[in-house]
Amino acid sequence: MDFYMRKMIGTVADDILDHKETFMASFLLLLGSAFLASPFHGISTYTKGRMSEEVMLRLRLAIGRKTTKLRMPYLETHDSGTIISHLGSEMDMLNGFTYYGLSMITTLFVQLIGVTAFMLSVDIEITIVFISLSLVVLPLSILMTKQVRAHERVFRSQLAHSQQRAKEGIHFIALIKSFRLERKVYAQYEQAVQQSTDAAIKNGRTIAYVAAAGKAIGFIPLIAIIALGVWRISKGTLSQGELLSLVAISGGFFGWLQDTPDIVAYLRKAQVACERIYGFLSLPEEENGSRAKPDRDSGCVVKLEDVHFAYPGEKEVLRGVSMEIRLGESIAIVGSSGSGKSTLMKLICGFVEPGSGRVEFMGLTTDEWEKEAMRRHIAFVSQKNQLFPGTLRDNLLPGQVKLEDERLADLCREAGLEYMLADEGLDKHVGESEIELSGGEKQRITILRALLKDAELILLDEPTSALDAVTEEKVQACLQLLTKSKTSITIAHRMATIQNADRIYVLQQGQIVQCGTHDELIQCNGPYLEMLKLQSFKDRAEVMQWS
Ligand SMILES: Nc1ncnc2c1ncn2[C@@H]1O[C@H](COP(=O)(O)OP(=O)(O)OP(=O)(O)O)[C@@H](O)[C@H]1O
Repeated sequence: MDFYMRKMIGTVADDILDHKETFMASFLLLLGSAFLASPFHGISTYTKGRMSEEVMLRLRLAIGRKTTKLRMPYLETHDSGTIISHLGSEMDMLNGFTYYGLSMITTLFVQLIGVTAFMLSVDIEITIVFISLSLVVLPLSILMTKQVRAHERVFRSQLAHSQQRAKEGIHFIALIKSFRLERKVYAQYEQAVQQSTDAAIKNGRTIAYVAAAGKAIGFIPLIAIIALGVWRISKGTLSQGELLSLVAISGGFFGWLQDTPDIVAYLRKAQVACERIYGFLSLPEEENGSRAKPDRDSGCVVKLEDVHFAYPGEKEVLRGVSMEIRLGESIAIVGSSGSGKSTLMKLICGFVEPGSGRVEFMGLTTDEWEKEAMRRHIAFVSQKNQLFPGTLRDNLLPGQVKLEDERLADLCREAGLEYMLADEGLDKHVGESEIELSGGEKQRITILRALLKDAELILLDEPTSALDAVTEEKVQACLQLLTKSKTSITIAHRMATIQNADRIYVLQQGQIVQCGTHDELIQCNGPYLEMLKLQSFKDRAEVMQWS
């Protein structure tokens, strides 16, 4: 419709110049085509917006889903700034691309076909010259934008880096203030932001050169049409109206041609955003088996056979670990710092897979399990004591477990959390601003949450490390009561908390060096006794210091 309208401009001009009677009809056709073209612009704008939002929605969901499926070692060792950047600035860039970029590409082909067809209907020779020159100019413009992609890559990674710096600044603010590092941290942030800005400016400069050059070379086909057209008019083989039509028809495409470098530069930037998002979406996911039900006949809750494990690029953390934990047993793991205790827990939860050997949970190896189904049977209290944003109730019952408020409040009291119920009760917000709660309070909430999950296996990674002696005793009693009928594995530094365990494993430099009950282990002159002596010496020293 648009090209037809442009062609009619020349026809009307010729009708006026030649005093033709068809002038009125041509003029009405011109107006009619202009009028009819307008709804298509509306439809086009709506379709572009709709398509762009749909694509964005799918990408956002894919990124969100991916984040929940990534392997734990990746999440532990990669900065969240990169993920935030995927969800933020890179998505914004892609939003622009899906709105403008994709329509630009489709428009190019539609326009090229339209221009060719309508120009051919006016004059074959000039059309061939125009299209041939355009096809030379187009790849030239695209070539000029090559550098943009490299600069954009630098800019994107610098931006992710600066976002990570900002996040760290907020997260570790108390630490930063206590060490008076505000200036240093700000200087690092400033440097990261400056570097990303420099990269963006450098890229902007390249795009500006390219745009200016594009404007200049984009004029070539138009100048050629006009020159050739005027010459043909002088020869009497082309009318003025026909030249006007040709210039008008090519006008739509000509504007596009001039802007091509700008547009291609923009597409190259979007390409970098796509590459980064695609790279993230292609990251390996947590391995998942197909089995969703335990093999109840196995009798063992956890079984490890000659397990070796190393984090990517690191030396071995676990070396030939074997253990069998039966239903209802209460197991303790002790060992020096860095000996691999938490890593052992991660293996049992299926957060990491062994390099060699077998890790079995309820009769199936962790890679046979469908991980979500497997973790339904495990409650894990990690060292970090993380709370979800939300109320005390949300934090205690985050999953499918339902419990009446009264019973929940009773359990809170048993766990020494009664004062938390004072004003708002279970509606008290505990997770949004975790600094409001002490480490001990968070620890008690996370322990109670794990116990309420009603899982067969309870994993406790130093569950009472943040508690004072009195509260520890209370929580310990509560823990023993609540884990009585369950299988539990506890990592503890304080020997007092594990003396009643059915079996204690002593881990040293990734190997199990001793195994037995407390009474058995203190009979041998081994590392367990050493640790016990050291601790009682430390405890005594502490008491002396206080007295
Ligand atoms: N995600 C990781 N990537 C690389 N190395 C890791 C990772 N997590 C732990 N490690 C390393 O593995 C070793 C064992 O760590 P682990 O946390 O299992 O020890 P631990 O016995 O629980 O120590 P602690 O008692 O101090 O908590 C340590 O040297 C640690 O630095």
